Amino acid sequence: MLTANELKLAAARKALEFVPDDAVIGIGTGSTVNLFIDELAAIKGRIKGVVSSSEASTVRLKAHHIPVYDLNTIDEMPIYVDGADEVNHYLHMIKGGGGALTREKIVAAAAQEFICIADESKYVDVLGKFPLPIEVIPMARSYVARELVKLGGHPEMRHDFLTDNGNIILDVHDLAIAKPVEMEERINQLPGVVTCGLFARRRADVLVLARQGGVEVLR
Ligand SMILES: O=C[C@H](O)[C@H](O)[C@H](O)COP(=O)(O)O
Repeated sequence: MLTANELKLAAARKALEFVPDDAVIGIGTGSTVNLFIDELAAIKGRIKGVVSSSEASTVRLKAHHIPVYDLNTIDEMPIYVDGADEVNHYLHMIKGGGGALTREKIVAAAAQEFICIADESKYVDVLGKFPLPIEVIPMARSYVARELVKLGGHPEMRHDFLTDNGNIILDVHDLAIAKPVEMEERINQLPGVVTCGLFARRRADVLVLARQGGVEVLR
């Protein structure tokens, strides 16, 4: 029986097969991505460098002497590799457990292909058991929280936490996310919301899913 960490590592290793030569690739944030960064270090001579989605990933990339580029200097990014907190069968995701959702969404949007790496515990029928993270401008906290209650959720402020952009996170419990694209658009329209952790409009293109029986590649 493989541990969760061993499954994450298996997904990270498999994802190396998607890394093109001589390219700048996008990199997400989190424990699965950390393993991917460590694996990437072994083949860093093959790539030009990386656009990072968080200060935490940047620190790890720099520790491996992998060149980190500013997104504004990059015209083309063939792939973006990131984990997820939940991913459904349509490859819609909940992300932001580590609070990096906004920069992740920006870097993912600039990439041609989103490669999601995950262990089987993340693969769900319906999104929403994992509380949905929402990045909010601090002065809008109460207003946005009241609107989220109207949508049927129970928002909870993430204590002692600010995002890399200096904003707060509301984690929304008990949201029934039957229609992820509509829910993403609805929440993102609320004034004060920077973005929500639903990645449905820009879903994953490929899911590298590590299961006890082996690693599957789903599209
Ligand atoms: O903000 C964090 C990111 O969205 C992560 O991709 C997500 O939380 C998954 O992280 P992990 O690989 O640690 O489960």
